[in-house]
Amino acid sequence: MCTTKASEHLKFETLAVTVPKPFVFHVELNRPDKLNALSHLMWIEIKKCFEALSSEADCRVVVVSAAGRIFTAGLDIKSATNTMQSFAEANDIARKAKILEELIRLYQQSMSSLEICKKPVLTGIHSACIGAGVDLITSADIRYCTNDAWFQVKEVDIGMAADVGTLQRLPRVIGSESLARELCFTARKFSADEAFRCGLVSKVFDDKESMLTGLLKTAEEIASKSPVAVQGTKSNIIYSRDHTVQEGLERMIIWNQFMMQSEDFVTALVGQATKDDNIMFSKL
Ligand SMILES: CC/C=C\C=C\CC(=O)SCCNC(=O)CCNC(=O)[C@H](O)C(C)(C)COP(=O)(O)OP(=O)(O)OC[C@H]1O[C@@H](n2cnc3c(N)ncnc32)[C@H](O)[C@@H]1OP(=O)(O)O
Repeated sequence: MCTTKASEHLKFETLAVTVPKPFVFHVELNRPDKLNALSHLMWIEIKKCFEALSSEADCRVVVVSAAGRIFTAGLDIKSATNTMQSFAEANDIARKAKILEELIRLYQQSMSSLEICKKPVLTGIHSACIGAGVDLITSADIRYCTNDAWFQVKEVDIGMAADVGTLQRLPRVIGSESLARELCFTARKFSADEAFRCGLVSKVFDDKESMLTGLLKTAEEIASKSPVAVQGTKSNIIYSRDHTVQEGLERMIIWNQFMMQSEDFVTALVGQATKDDNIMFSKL
């Protein structure tokens, strides 16, 4: 694979960003010695990374995977203890609450940055995906995993209600309130097979290598399409999830009043009519 390094503004301590294919960016969770547990810096860097990729014209699709033996062990418990130092030092409930409010908001923004990113985000999960890992992947557009993957909405086991996305997104992603609530109340581990059957992941691979190949194949296919069409599709799928059918339809009219005037519409239409597989689209 001919991978190139991403530019300077996409250099991070906890993430490795590369460009394995034209218009395809690969973000790797990169704290393998800490089992990719999310430290305070990692929460911040995830937000910065996806905000940057959202407006990066050379990026049309993002693939997320993880280095090392597991996808992620969730919240870095040691780092969280240090981050909570100022909380421990505040001696008033209002001051303590303000510290927690700002922290939770920042961590929510970090997880939501995958969903807010204009480009489709594809995730590949191998081995364990625990706690905050489920928040992260449910904010993505497409999820694949290896057959040794397992998942756990672990938060109740550490005495808290999940607060950065899982409770809001998991029921919608799997389409079963009953199963989502069971997984969230019990914190039981569930397998790749169950994740596939309930729709949390859409493909299961024998190993990490074949999963990455599969992710890149899908990413390349998406990257070959009109970025106007793909980004418009992502924006409107998410809008429609959170609104009535009629509100979604009304937004589509406004959206396509403008976007069907784009050069991409004519280029794609002519490409389809002439069976030309090599049509190119300008950067967006
Ligand atoms: C505002 C709040 C926002 C978000 C909140 C999110 C909540 C969560 O994410 S809840 C989930 C928290 N995570 C966990 O409870 C996982 C704990 N870890 C494990 O269960 C296991 O380590 C394992 C991931 C299943 C892997 O097991 P194993 O292969 O046996 O390795 P270990 O020997 O247990 O661990 C190796 C090494 O990693 C350290 N480590 C593991 N998990 C974490 C973690 N979450 N945070 C920090 N460090 C972690 C572990 O301590 C070991 O370190 P050594 O220095 O080698 O001892």
